[in-house]
Amino acid sequence: MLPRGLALLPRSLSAMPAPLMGSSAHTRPCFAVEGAGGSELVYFTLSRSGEGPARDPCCPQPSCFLPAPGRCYSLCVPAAPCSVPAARLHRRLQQRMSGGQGPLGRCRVLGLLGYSADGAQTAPEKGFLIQDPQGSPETERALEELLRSQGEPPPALGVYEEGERGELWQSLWDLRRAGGRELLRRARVVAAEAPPLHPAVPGLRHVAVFHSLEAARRVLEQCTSLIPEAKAVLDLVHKCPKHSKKGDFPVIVIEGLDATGKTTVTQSLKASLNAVLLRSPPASISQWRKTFDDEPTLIRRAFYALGNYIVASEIAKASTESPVIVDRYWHSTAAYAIATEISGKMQNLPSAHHEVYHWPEDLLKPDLVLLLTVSPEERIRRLHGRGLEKTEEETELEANSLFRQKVEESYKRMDNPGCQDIDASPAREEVLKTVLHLIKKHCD
Ligand SMILES: Nc1ncnc2c1ncn2[C@@H]1O[C@H](COP(=O)(O)OP(=O)(O)O)[C@@H](O)[C@H]1O
Ligand SMILES: Nc1ccn([C@H]2C[C@H](O)[C@@H](COP(=O)(O)OP(=O)(O)O)O2)c(=O)n1
Repeated sequence: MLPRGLALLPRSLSAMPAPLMGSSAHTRPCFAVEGAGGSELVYFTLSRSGEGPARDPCCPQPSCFLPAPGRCYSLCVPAAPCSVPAARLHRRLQQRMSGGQGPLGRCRVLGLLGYSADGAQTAPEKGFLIQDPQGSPETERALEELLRSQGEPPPALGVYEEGERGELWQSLWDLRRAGGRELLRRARVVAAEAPPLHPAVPGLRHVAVFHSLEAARRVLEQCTSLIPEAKAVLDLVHKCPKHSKKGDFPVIVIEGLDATGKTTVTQSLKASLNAVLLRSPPASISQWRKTFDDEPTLIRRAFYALGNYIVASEIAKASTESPVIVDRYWHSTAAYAIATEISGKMQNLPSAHHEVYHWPEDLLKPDLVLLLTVSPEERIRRLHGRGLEKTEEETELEANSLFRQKVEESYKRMDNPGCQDIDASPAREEVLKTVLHLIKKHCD
């Protein structure tokens, strides 16, 4: 029997019959599989005519989709831009599939992005490619059950099958009928060229890197009935004066990955400069951090973005009376968001000067931003030496040096104000001396 797989495809993309029927590759819905071949993404599109070479030399070969003798499943969540329900559905499915329970627990779950190749400035629809190495029919049943349990209408279900000549076909099934399924279409799966930009780049400003208070606020406003803490954050934002302005004293931000020495440096600076020390997220919302860290990235990033605006009002006030040191600010929010959304290799990051690296026009600008960097080995030594429990993301950073490199590179590409790189590997006193020297040079 031929190996076969399932795909749940984005309803909005799958509801684009005209482009699918046409021959222009530019208007077809396209998909990117994350993590299938190391740091490379695998791109494919759909052809209803069935045209294409019998065996495609690049993709998608059965080895990528269908682990012989196993089966492969995939699913995408239909999404309106910035849709909180879609983001939460994606997160729920992710948690259920990676929960390690039942037949789905045996599967390898990869990321799947559905996007339109016409260069539309929208975020991709997110999904998963699920490879079941044992090819057990229970996996298919468990997936169907999982989808049907997520409320109406369940996402469409596609089925990949290998054709007689070794080519791949995808059948799209509607699961809306209780207990049954209805075939919506069948299309050939063919290789697609890598788009000029990673599929997540065009939508970054809408779903991850918010460039205005309003954009972040719109996201949390959708959450108030689901997450009570969202209302509390919005209330605090509401109390902040609009367009906080900096006072006459210098405002210096210290950025860097965890354990690069930010706390050590900022506390020393506070003492040396007789400064006020602030941090983002600020104390007033940090008790809700865990709640938002457990939410999908859309909501999580909106929380941190609003935290920056709350800190801005604290900076405005404090900088009328003394120098202000800030431990993390907007650059952290943006750099982590970019590195999380942009899968694959370093070259997938938006290039330097891309608008995503620009400072938000409505956010109080610091005078100087210093980026502490240490070698990965030294950073791990410090993490372990500190003996603190690591956050989920930090554990990922340790496991995934590529991700860490992307965070650091994103920091370095930030514009106006840019981050000034500081080697924070030397002894504490040495690092402090360098930092004080730079501050003096900049502020004199
Ligand atoms: N220059 C340094 N040399 C050696 N250890 C350092 C240095 N700076 C900080 N550390 C230690 O590294 C760990 C992480 O530093 P910390 O300031 O907490 O980093 P962050 O705030 O960036 O997470 C702490 O145990 C700290 O004492
Ligand atoms: N201003 C900020 C501060 C942190 N974040 C996010 C980015 C990462 O997901 C985490 C990093 O915070 P973490 O707790 O690991 O860092 P520190 O302990 O403060 O060094 O928080 C943010 O988005 N914006």
